[in-house]
Amino acid sequence: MPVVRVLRRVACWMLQSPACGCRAPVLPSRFLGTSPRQIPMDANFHSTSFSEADQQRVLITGGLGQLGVGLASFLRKRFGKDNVILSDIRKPPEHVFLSGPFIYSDILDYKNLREIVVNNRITWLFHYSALLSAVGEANVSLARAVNITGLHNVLDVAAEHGLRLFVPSTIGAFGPTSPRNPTPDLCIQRPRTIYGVSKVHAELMGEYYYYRYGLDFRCLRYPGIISADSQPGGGTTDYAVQIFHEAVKNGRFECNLKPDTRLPMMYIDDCLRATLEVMEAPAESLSMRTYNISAMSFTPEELAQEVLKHVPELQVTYSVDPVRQAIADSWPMNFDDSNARKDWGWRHDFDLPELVTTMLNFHGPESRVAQAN
Ligand SMILES: NC(=O)C1=CN([C@@H]2O[C@H](COP(=O)(O)OP(=O)(O)OC[C@H]3O[C@@H](n4cnc5c(N)ncnc54)[C@H](O)[C@@H]3O)[C@@H](O)[C@H]2O)C=CC1
Ligand SMILES: CC(=O)[C@H](N)C(=O)O
Repeated sequence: MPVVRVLRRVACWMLQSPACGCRAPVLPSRFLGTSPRQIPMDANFHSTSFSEADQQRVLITGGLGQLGVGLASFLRKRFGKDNVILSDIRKPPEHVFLSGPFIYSDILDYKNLREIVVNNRITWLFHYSALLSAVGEANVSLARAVNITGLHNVLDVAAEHGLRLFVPSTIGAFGPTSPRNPTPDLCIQRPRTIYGVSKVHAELMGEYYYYRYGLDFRCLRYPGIISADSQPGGGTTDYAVQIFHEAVKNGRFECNLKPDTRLPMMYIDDCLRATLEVMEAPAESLSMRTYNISAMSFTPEELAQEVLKHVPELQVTYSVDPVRQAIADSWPMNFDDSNARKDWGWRHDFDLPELVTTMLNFHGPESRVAQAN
C-alpha cells in the first residue's frame, strides 16, 4: 500500500472517536505493525481459525470474588462445564473446585497468563481481577499494580492471541465533576479513587487497542452488584449486599453510608446476563465499546423500607464511614443506559421489590424472614 495512503488512514484513525459511530477498527492491525509486545506479525490472531460458530473456550481472571463464581456457572450453562476455566490467586473452596476447571493465575505474571491462554486454546477472556473502591484506597500501590499493570498484561495477551476480551468498568469511573443524575455514557470522567482512575484507564486502553490493533474489546460499566451467595470484595456499594445477610442472620444492620445516599444498583442475574449479551452482540450492533448498564437506583433508607416489608423487626442504624461516604457522594446517582438499550437490546429484569424478595428467599426456610412470613 502506498505510504501516503497508509498515512492518510493513520490520520483518519486518530481523528475517529467511539462517539462518531464507527463500528470497526479504522486501521486493521496489519497496517499498523506488530502487536504491543512486538510479537512477530504472523503470530497475531492465532485464534482466527475459530469462527463465531465454533465452541468458545473461556478464561475468567479474578474468578473467586463476588461475581466470578456466578459468571462461571452462568457461562458453563452456555458453553459447557469444561470450556469455562475459573482462575484466581486464592485457594478455591471445595464446592467451587469441584464445580468445573479451576487454575491458579496471577495476572501480574504475564508469561503464566500467556501459557494458560495458549495451552487451553482460550478464545474469550473475562477479566474480573481488581481491587475495588474501598480496599483500593487502603492499598493504592497494590490497586495500581493489579488494576493497571495487570490490565496491560491482559490486553497484550488478548491482542496477541486474537481473544474477545470483556473488562468490567463501574459507576466508580465517574467523579464529582461528572453529571450525576443521570450520568450518560460520554461525559467528563475525573474520578478521585485509584479504582476509578484505573477503570477509566482500562476503558481508554481497551478502546485504544480496539482501534489500534483490532482487539475485540467489550466493556460494561456495572452499577453496585447485589448477590445472595457471594460476599462483596471491599467496595462502596457493599452495604446493599450486607443488609440482607445481617437481616436474616440477626435482625440488625449498621449501615456505613448516610440514609439518603443514592447509587445505581443491579441484581447479579441481570449483570451476568448483560455481560454475556454484550459479548454475543454482533460487532456491527455496537456503536461504542464501553456502555453504561442500569437497573435501579436507591438509597439505604429506601432499601431498608423495602426489606422492612418482609422483616418488620429489622433494626437499621447508621455509622458513616467517611472514606466510603466521600466516594459515594462523588458517584452517579442514576445511570443513563439508553445506548445499551438501543444498540444491543439491553433490558433489566429486577427492580427493587423483586430484588428484595429474591435476596430474602435465597436464604431458605431456616432464615428469620421465612419464619416471619
Ligand atoms: N461487585 C461489584 O459491585 C462491581 C464489580 N465490578 C467489577 O467486576 C469485577 C469483579 O468484581 P468482584 O467480583 O466484585 O471483585 P472482588 O474484589 O470480589 O474479586 C476480585 C478478585 O480478584 C482477585 N485478584 C486480586 N489480585 C489478583 C491478581 N494479581 N491476579 C489474579 N486475581 C487477582 C482477588 O483474589 C479476588 O478474588 C471487578 O473488575 C470489578 O471492578 C464493577 C462494578 C461493580
Ligand atoms: C460499584 C463498584 O464498582 C464496587 N461495588 C465498589 O463499590 O467499589
